[in-house]
Amino acid sequence: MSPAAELRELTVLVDTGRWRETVLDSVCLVVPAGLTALLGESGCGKSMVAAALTGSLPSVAHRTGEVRVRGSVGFVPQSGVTAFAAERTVGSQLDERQQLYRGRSVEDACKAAVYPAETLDLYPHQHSSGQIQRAALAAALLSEPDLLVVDEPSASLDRGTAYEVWASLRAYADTGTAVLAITHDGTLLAETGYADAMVFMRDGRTVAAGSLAEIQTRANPYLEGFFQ
Ligand SMILES: Nc1ncnc2c1ncn2[C@@H]1O[C@H](COP(=O)(O)OP(=O)(O)OP(=O)(O)O)[C@@H](O)[C@H]1O
Repeated sequence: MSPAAELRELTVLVDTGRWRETVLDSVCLVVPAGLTALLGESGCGKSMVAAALTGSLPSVAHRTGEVRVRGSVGFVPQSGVTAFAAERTVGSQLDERQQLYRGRSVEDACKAAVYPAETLDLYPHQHSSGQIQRAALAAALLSEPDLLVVDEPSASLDRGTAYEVWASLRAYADTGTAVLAITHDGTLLAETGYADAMVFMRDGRTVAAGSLAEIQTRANPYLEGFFQ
């Protein structure tokens, strides 16, 4: 079966008029069914990869190369608050999306995203960053996308909740879908073994890819830094 998503020689040049930089440089990436983790130092282009896969590259970005996506795509942005309109409660927006997609129930999506039902009546800005990130995950899970792209799903969470969210992503991948999760948390991935594949980026390029076991056999200080 063809992969859920694929980038072939994707190059993205950002040109704002005052600033011009190649932020992705001939990136090749395959996202099959299962859980793929995308790691790399800050600013190396991980969110740009997410933007390319979700069709949301900024207007200042000029793209060459191929982006192939098979089926529907769900996206959980790095800042969960941007997944919601500001003036309505999270609960009303989840209800609205549920009626639109008629996929899983709001209750089920919230449970899978480890989002507490007690905060459904709050407006997006009244949530903590960890809460709104999980609400955004619940929103994305409602449509049961074939490809789920999640940007830093556990960055604002305590350790225990981070494990729960990653377990949910693992469970979603186990339903036969593809999950691409951007993260800095190599230690959690090493402890849990949740990722089927790990892809590492540096300076706009992919520099390594493989299973956890394959990555950990490489004597490479850049890669080792993510597991300390
Ligand atoms: N909307 C945008 N317009 C112009 N440049 C952008 C935009 N978003 C990101 N960039 C630039 O693209 C480059 C890659 O940024 P990106 O957000 O993809 O990095 P990242 O690896 O996700 O970093 P982090 O781990 O800190 O989130 C950076 O130089 C950044 O300044």
